[in-house]
Amino acid sequence: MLAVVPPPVTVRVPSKVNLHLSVGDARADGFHELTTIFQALSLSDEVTVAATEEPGVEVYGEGQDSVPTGGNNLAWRAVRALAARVGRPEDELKVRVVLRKGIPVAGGMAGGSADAAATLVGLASLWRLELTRDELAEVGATLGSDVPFALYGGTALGTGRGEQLVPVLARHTFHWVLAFDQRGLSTPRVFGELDRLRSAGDPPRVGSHDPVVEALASGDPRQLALLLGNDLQAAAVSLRPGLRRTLRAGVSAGALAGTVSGSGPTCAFLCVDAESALAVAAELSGAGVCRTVRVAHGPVPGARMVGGDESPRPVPPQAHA
Ligand SMILES: C[C@@](CO)(OP(=O)(O)O)[C@H](O)COP(=O)(O)OP(=O)(O)OC[C@H]1O[C@@H](n2ccc(N)nc2=O)[C@H](O)[C@@H]1O
Ligand SMILES: Nc1ncnc2c1ncn2[C@@H]1O[C@H](COP(=O)(O)OP(=O)(O)O)[C@@H](O)[C@H]1O
Repeated sequence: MLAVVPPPVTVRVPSKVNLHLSVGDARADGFHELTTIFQALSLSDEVTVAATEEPGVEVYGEGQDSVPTGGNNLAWRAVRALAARVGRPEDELKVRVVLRKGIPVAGGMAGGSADAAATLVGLASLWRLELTRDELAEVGATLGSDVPFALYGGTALGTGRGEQLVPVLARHTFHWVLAFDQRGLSTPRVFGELDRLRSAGDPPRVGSHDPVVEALASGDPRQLALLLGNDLQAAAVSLRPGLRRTLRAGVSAGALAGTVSGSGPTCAFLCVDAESALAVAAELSGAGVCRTVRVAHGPVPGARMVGGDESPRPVPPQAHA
């Protein structure tokens, strides 16, 4: 009799930008209370999970050399967390995870969280688990604050440490230009810098998120552009002063407004339409203020399988000896 090995599963998963990010005080567990509005963007990673006799993680693409391939990789942590959730023993984790990265590493666009979310979706299919997206999000929240959002995508209001989500209506598609910096920024370091700036003075804070919700419902990028705001921006700029120049250059190139995404250092520029985004991207890439420029649109759906219409392929028994 032939053993049946399930075919590999490939999942595409979006990046995110924070349209609004209000940071409260540090909690006893070291996390800060957040109110944020996430939007999932078409800039994405692709993650393939496959049954194998040689478990591990492979990384290709954007920033591949700065992504760990061992037990610290968020995708591998997702494998272990899902196995624990469904009671699979650790020594039976015969899974290979291949990451094709388009999302900048340590860029404030939740690339590691995206890979964890994609791995959960891919493995749930590979192992034929009957878990809902809400159940996967519960597992995901133990891995990182941004993982649940990468599972749902769209546009959402996040509270708590960003893991408690409510969908937000966004009419039409918004068009973005993303400026990647030379190097990443560490998220805990940026939160620490904000604490330091706040203890030394009182940096301005973003207001209520209500007007942002209204602008999203109107679908008018000009209205939304006036409201982009991020409490972490001052901290990211304090650690990486060159970002000031990048933000100015995007607006000079014709964007409606720019913001640091999450903890940075990626800068996200909102444009009036797709054509304008291409023109802004072309001008910004010649301005010498960043490493790479990409265009993207949002909102897009969360982690979802691509292809996946193959049926399980039989393999000779010795492959599983
Ligand atoms: C800042 C945000 C905004 O969306 O995005 P990124 O810039 O990382 O993409 C997120 O809150 C990041 O989420 P994520 O990258 O998943 O962070 P986690 O792994 O949960 O936390 C990493 C570290 O960041 C700090 N942290 C994170 C979230 C939070 N609400 N308060 C914090 O103080 C803590 O020091 C924590 O140990
Ligand atoms: N699959 C992964 N992809 C990217 N980074 C990862 C991954 N797994 C672990 N990391 C680590 O997580 C850190 C944060 O990466 P990332 O999620 O891309 O950034 P951010 O938190 O700024 O959105 C990186 O510096 C890297 O060392």
